[in-house]
Amino acid sequence: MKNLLVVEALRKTFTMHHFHGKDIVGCEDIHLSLPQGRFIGLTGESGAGKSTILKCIYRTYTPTEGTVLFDSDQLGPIDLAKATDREILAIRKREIGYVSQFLNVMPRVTALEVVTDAILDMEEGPGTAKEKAKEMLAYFKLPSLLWDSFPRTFSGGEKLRLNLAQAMAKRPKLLLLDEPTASLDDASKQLVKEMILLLKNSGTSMIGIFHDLDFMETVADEHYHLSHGSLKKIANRHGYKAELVK
Ligand SMILES: Nc1ncnc2c1ncn2[C@@H]1O[C@H](COP(=O)(O)OP(=O)(O)OP(=O)(O)O)[C@@H](O)[C@H]1O
Repeated sequence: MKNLLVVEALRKTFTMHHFHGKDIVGCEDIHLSLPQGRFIGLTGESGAGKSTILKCIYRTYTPTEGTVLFDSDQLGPIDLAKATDREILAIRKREIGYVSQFLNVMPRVTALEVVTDAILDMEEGPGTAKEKAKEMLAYFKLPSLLWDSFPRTFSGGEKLRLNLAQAMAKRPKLLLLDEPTASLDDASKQLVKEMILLLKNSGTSMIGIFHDLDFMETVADEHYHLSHGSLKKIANRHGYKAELVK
């Protein structure tokens, strides 16, 4: 099966300028490959570097070392670690989605506009985009009273549901999910699960960080565990086996 994403020898360090230039290691020696249409579940102790890996792939963080090879429709095979900001923006707009509990939207843009704009990036017409955005917000049960409000004051669960609606409405090639069920009730978790499976069936590849292992097992094809600086592939759909991925 063709790989959509191959991460090799990824390392991210943060220099603490206010602390005598000391370096903090976010993640190091990370190797993983994601075949097209597959879902990798990522677990590990707090602070092990899970979010840092996703942020390096999305290029919120610029990797310190290593390669992040992505098979882009627009730009061909490209190393996201070294891509220009312009290339990253083009890829984020059309091909890679990112979901977390934290919202990163422009001030004074309503929830409905956030999702509509995301769909417009995929070059849908304005009328269709707005209708699709409403469908997604309704799907994730964001109360319609909030659709014309500014998301800054939303609760954690509301922000997460808006992020899910925004990222999933685009049906990206690659979706990065940082705790996509944190602070959601069981009914909302079920909606997230069904949408993940729907996107997976239509070809979206995903990497998701989970603390809820039961949920993860219902959606992930492979399970990687990050511990003491190494990433281990510990399970797949056809049975558990331990394998050091290096
Ligand atoms: N922007 C940053 N500046 C400095 N240090 C950072 C930054 N981002 C992450 N780190 C550090 O990198 C390490 C890995 O953090 P990361 O958030 O990736 O862990 P995690 O496995 O996702 O943890 P959790 O499960 O608690 O969310 C931590 O020691 C963290 O303090």
